Amino acid sequence: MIYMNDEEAMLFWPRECRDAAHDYLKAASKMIQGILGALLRGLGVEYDESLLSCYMEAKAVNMNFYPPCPNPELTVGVGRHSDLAALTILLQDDIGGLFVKVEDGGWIEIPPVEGAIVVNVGDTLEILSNGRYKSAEHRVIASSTRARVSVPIFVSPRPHTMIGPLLGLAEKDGKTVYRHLLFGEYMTNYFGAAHQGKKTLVFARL
Ligand SMILES: O=C(O)CCC(=O)C(=O)O
Ligand SMILES: [Fe+2]
Repeated sequence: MIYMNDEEAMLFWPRECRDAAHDYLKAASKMIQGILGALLRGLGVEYDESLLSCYMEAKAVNMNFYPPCPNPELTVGVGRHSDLAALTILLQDDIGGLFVKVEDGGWIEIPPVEGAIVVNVGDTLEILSNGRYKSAEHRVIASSTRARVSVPIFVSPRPHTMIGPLLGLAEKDGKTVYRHLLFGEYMTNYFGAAHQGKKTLVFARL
């Protein structure tokens, strides 16, 4: 469910989950702004505070349902990918099955912890940070016995917003890893290259 404003959400989101999803998104947005703000500040360059809201202006709440699959190895679940967003805040139930790729090339499971959320750096934040924050490559394997539900919130810029390493970062790092481009351009390319891990980022490399 794409969020642009309250009126559109009320008009177009499915009646059955509209109010719960809307309340959750509103409450989570303050926390997401806090996390994204802290990460951007952590880069150690001055930036205009208005950019923070720009980079999380487009929001989406998804609801993923994974039916049980007797032979999980024969199904995709969710193929390996990094998220397009700046940040993803993910609520998962108690089933498990979310895996993240680690540096040696292996996969570790992110076990469900009651009351905890998973925070994923997305490609957009990797680009904004000139490659300092790495987007998390992840995948989901279905359970053979129980259905699973997850509810990610994605926050991204709008398509007309320019993304690229924050001003001053390339000088500080002594190298420019990513170019400046419209988020809409990145998005179009991203959806043309699904489930090939982090190959999507090559498009934004210098
Ligand atoms: O279901 C999950 O835990 C993750 C889903 C996911 O990676 C996505 O929706 O982008
Ligand atoms: Fe994802």
